Amino acid sequence: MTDAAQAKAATLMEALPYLQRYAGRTFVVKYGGHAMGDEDAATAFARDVVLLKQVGIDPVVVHGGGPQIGAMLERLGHESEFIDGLRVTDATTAEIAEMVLSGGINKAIVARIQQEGGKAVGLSGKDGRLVQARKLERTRRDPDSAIEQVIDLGFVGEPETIDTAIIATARDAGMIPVIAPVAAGADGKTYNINADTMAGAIAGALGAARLLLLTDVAGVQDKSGTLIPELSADDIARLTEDGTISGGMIPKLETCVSAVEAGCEAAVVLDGRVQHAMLLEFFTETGVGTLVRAER
Ligand SMILES: Nc1ncnc2c1ncn2[C@@H]1O[C@H](COP(=O)(O)OP(=O)(O)O)[C@@H](O)[C@H]1O
Ligand SMILES: CC(=O)N[C@@H](CCC(=O)OP(=O)(O)O)C(=O)O
Repeated sequence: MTDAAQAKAATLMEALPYLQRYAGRTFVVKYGGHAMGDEDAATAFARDVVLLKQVGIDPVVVHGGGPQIGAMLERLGHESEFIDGLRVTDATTAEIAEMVLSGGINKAIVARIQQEGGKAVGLSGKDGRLVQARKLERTRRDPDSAIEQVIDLGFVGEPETIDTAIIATARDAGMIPVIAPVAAGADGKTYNINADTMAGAIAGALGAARLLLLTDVAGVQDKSGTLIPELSADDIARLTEDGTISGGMIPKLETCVSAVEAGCEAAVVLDGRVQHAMLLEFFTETGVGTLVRAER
C-alpha cells in the first residue's frame, strides 16, 4: 500500500471516535453572508454538510446574506443603516430582505447541496410555523446621561416561539433543512431576524450538540488580533463593554450565550473561508475558532 493510502486510512481512523460521539446528534451551522465567498468555498461548504449527513450527523443550516441584502438595497436605491450589527428595517427593507434571503440565497444553497449529492429542503421561519417572531426591543445606554434609550429598529424581529416539528420531519425524510432568517409575527407582518440570532434560537430549541457560526474571521480576537480559543459569558460581557467585541460580533456572541443557556452544548465562532473548517471543528480534539460552553 502507498504512503498516501496509509495516510488516508489513518485520517479516517482518527475521525472514528468523533463519528461515534456525534452520530445521531444535531449540528446547527450558521452560514454567514461574508463566509459565502467564492464558488470553491461554497462548494466545499455544501460537500461538508453532505458528508456530515452521510455519516449520521444531522446538520441544520441557517444562512445569512447581509452583504447580499446590502447590494440589492443599493441597486434599488434604498439606504440602510446598522445599529449594533442589526439592520434597521422598514417595510420595504423587510420585503427586499425576504426576497434576497428566502428567494435567492436559500435556493442557491439548497441547489448546491443537492449538486453535491445531498437532499435539502429550503425553509424560512414562516414554514410550518418554525419560528414566530416578535419585534426586537433594543435599548442602549446614553454615554453622557447613562439613561437607557429605546432604539426602534423597525421590522427587526427575534424568535418568540419555535416549533421544531418541521425540522424533525425533514430529518426523518433524509433531508437537510436550510433555513432563511425571516419569520412572521403574531401581527402577520414579516420580520427580518439576524441570522446568528435565528441559528442560536434553533440550536437551543433542538438541544444541538454544536452551534457553528461560520464567518470571515478566525474567531474572536483580542485587541492585538490574537485568537481567543474559549470565552465565558462573563468574558463576553466584559469584552463587549470595553469595545474589543463590536459590530456583527456582538449579536454573534449574544447568540452563543443564549444558545448554550437554552440547551445547546456549545457554540463555536469559526472561519468559514477556510475550506472544510466545519470538518476540522468536528473531527479534531482541539477544534478551531472560539468556543463558548454552557457554564457549569
Ligand atoms: N473581537 C472581534 N474579533 C473578531 N471579529 C470582530 C471582533 N469585533 C468585531 N468583529 C467583526 O465582526 C465581523 C463578523 O461579523 P459579521 O460581519 O456580522 O459576519 P457575518 O456576515 O459572517 O455574520 C468580523 O469580520 C469583524 O469585522
Ligand atoms: C436584523 C438583521 O440585521 N438582519 C440581517 C439578516 C441577514 C444576516 O444576518 O446575514 P449575515 O449573517 O450574513 O450578516 C440583515 O438584514 O442583514
